[in-house]
Amino acid sequence: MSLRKPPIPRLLLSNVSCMRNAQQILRHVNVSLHDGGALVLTGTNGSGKSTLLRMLAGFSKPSAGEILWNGHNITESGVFHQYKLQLNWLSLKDAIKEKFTVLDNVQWFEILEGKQGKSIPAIELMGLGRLMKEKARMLSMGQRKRVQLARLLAIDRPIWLLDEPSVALDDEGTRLLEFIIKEHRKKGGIVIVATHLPIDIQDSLILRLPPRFPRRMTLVDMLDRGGPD
Ligand SMILES: Nc1ncnc2c1ncn2[C@@H]1O[C@H](COP(=O)(O)OP(=O)(O)OP(=O)(O)O)[C@@H](O)[C@H]1O
Repeated sequence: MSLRKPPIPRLLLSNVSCMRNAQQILRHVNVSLHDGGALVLTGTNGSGKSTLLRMLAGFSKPSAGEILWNGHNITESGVFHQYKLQLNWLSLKDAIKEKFTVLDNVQWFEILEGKQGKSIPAIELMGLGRLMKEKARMLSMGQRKRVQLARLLAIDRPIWLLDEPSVALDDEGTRLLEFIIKEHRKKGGIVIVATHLPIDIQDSLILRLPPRFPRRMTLVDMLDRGGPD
């Protein structure tokens, strides 16, 4: 009888912990993701969502534990060189050049990838077709977010790391975001999202990071109780 070994997870976080300034930010995080998988990170402000995403992007290293890609530790330089080519990073800093047009802002990234032909359909899908030739400085916050999402599609890398991707998006924009995540996963892509806002990502793992500090009475609590004692 031959027993087939289960496939290695594409991404594995094994007992990942993080210390910053002698403070524990993340403790023993364990997550396993296969192709087509999704992970939603939630938690209060300061609970470590962005910290975890930044470690997944290789911007910083875990203080303990490992992040494995195809079974290899991403902090090893030879591995990281290949791993970083898999990543598509979206953060609140949008890296949009004000003087460039919407099209140039997307196409530039596509050209750097040595790819072509995806920018225009991506911009149109994001509802920015009419603004294609406008300078980015004309854009609203939500439109800028849509440019970032068009970039994700144009660059077309397998692992998406999305920090608060729906901030500034209207309902239609959020539905579009959910749609492109679903389509990306259908192709085997992996999506990891840190968010405070509700987002519909089916069959995703949800990791709620614990608050880092004991909860003190907030202004809202005081108002509920009719004022401070
Ligand atoms: N380089 C650093 N040095 C020291 N502390 C840091 C560093 N980076 C982050 N922190 C601290 O780590 C904690 C987690 O920050 P992080 O940005 O990951 O939280 P978050 O869950 O993304 O929060 P938010 O919901 O507010 O975006 C915070 O208390 C922050 O001050």
